[in-house]
Amino acid sequence: MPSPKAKNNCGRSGSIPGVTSNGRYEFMSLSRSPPPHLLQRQGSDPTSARLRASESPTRRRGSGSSNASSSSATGGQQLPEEDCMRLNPSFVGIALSSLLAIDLWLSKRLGVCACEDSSWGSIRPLMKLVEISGHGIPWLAGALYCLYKSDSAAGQEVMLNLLMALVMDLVLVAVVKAVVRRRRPTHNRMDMFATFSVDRYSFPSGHATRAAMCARFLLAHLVLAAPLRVLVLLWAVLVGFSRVLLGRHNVTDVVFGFGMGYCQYNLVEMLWVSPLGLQLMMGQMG
Ligand SMILES: CC(C)=CCC/C(C)=C/COP(=O)(O)O
Repeated sequence: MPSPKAKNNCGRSGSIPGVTSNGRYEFMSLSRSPPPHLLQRQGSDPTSARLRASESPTRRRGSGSSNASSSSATGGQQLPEEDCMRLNPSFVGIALSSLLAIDLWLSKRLGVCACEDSSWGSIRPLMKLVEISGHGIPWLAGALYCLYKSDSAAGQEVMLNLLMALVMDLVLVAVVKAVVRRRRPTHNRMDMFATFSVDRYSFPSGHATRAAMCARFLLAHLVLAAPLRVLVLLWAVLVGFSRVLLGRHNVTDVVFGFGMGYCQYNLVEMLWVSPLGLQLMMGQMG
């Protein structure tokens, strides 16, 4: 016997059963209006009227009176295969809510440097140093400085592309934050320096996207010695961890941020500006 929730989902997500004039069940799509004979029956049939009255307000608001006939018609019977497959979204929903609940719980437990009197509050200054190492301003300033100081065409090319990658990262993160609008954890103290207004939102972590993208950039173009490559990777991981320990982000913000930063580097490679391309661009502008 399907659970009330399952029946509800089946009804909401597609076809709804009704009883035809010859007494057989028929299915119709929610996107189409029910035939008039069914509308009339829903209004007059005392059983379906009783079921409608016992519906929860949410269900009544969400799916209209047609769901009442869904409950009465399926009652105890096996649902057609097509409708059973539509139960899946509710499981996906439950899985997602569980993941979010675990995320909130874990992030709160890991926010051990969220303030000075937290359990690991003594290492908060160290974590804030790590935070600064992944902040946009030192990275933009560093790339600009190296671009200015570089005397080889190859060096200038790499620095110019790093600069563009950093700007693109800021824009993409701002767009996703503005769309998703997930609030920062309640235990976060908003004492970060130089933030944009979208930085009151936490999904995804801008530090994590930058750390992942810059780490890939450094490994591909600048850092060749094996011990330094390990250090770059450790730094990126530490930046991610520090976001959760400081209470700035939930775990999922950082995990998504790492994934997004990793993919952003692919975009940087695709849009790579070569000296020739730059000359052509300059020529077209001049
Ligand atoms: C002002 C500039 C150039 C960058 C802002 C960098 C910043 C504060 C990002 C927020 O990072 P999280 O999303 O990880 O908290």
